Amino acid sequence: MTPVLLLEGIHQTAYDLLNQAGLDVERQPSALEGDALAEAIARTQLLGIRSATHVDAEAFSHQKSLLALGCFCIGTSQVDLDAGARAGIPVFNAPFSNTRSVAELVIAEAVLLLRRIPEKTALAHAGVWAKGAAGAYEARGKTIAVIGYGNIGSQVGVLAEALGMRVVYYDVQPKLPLGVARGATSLRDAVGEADVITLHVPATPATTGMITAEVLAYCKRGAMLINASRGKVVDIDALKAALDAGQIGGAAIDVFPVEPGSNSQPFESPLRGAKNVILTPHIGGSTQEAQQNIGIEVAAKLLNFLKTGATTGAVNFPEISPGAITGAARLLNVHGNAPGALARLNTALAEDGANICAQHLQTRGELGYVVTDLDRRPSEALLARLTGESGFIRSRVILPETV
Ligand SMILES: NC(=O)C1=CN([C@@H]2O[C@H](COP(=O)(O)OP(=O)(O)OC[C@H]3O[C@@H](n4cnc5c(N)ncnc54)[C@H](O)[C@@H]3O)[C@@H](O)[C@H]2O)C=CC1
Ligand SMILES: O=C(O)C(=O)COP(=O)(O)O
Repeated sequence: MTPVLLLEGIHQTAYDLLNQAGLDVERQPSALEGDALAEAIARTQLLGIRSATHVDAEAFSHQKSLLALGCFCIGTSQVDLDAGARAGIPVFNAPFSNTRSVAELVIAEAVLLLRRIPEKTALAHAGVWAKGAAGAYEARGKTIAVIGYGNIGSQVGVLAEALGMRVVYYDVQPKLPLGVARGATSLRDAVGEADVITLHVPATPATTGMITAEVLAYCKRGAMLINASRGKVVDIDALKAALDAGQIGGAAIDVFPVEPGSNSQPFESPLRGAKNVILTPHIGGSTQEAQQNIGIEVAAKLLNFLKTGATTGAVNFPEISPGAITGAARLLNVHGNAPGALARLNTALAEDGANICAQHLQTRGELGYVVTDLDRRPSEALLARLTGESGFIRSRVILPETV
């Protein structure tokens, strides 16, 4: 039975789908790192993670028969995607399943910050009655700057407009503005006119440390900052200083430069105890709806890859959707994308006596992926050749009777 390991409390829906497909599924509530991750990678064929398990090149180097990696979330910056591809391992995610959950949380936080609710609720819990309108504003008529106008950012824009907010966005790609949202030409212009700034960029070298002391200084005095993207996008010490100085009026932070790998580990942040600051434990996408859907979506992608070799939706791999097997066996082959690779594969197949019923090739960067349906099962010698010979990375056979 194919061994599957699901980490970080991946939803029951994923377990059910994989288990019903006859796979041997093990679950763990927390993230793994170091030796524990290396050992897990060495013994599984399908690995499921969320945002807290960092699968870098070193972690991939321990794999022995890992077929695919499922990120049961949107972001994939916790995985060295190139290292995965070099090892012939496709990585899948769920690009829209928790979009709405993040957008709703952000809108709620914008309203709470503008009304200074984090501060008021802390005082009320401490027995202090702080009734008053000082520093409390409606969202209607205020400007929200959306930094990163992708799936989440544009949803936030739509919801913000429904509240009567003005939406300005900044993105490095040209984007279709929804409603009456306006594109800004620079980060500085976007944040400079906003009452609320919300970050929805991926973790990349360009977004690491994007919100510096200098950027915070451009903001309107008293603006609110929301970060539900990735922790390293904001210089957290600079944010603390800007909050202390009143330059930033409040913040809602869901993601942190260093996050605990499980609920049993302590949480440290310079922002703990800061006034008018909402701190949440990376729960932007943590709703029942999102987690159920993510469980189904990513598990289905893993199963489809296992049973047919389909790499549809893979984030690091050539995409092929080959459909049902048409011959006696399907051969999946991953190779270095170089002239003559397909010819060498087909020569090896012919020398093995196999006739090709159907063949699909796709390349992406340095990687080539070929799915070939054959009129006979390839020999062990052929498989050894297609794995060991220079230029070939890995091969796998799927038989129709095992699907
Ligand atoms: N807090 C949470 O639980 C969650 C956090 N996330 C984070 O949110 C991020 C965004 O998610 P989506 O909207 O689905 O991604 P997306 O890929 O649809 O949108 C990201 C946008 O950022 C833009 N962008 C990239 N680099 C930029 C830069 N340097 N400056 C300005 N714009 C830039 C892209 O062009 C794109 O339009 C994810 O990468 C993930 O890190 C996602 C889901 C849940
Ligand atoms: O989907 C994402 O990118 C997230 O950040 C959510 O991560 P999580 O699944 O809650 O660890």
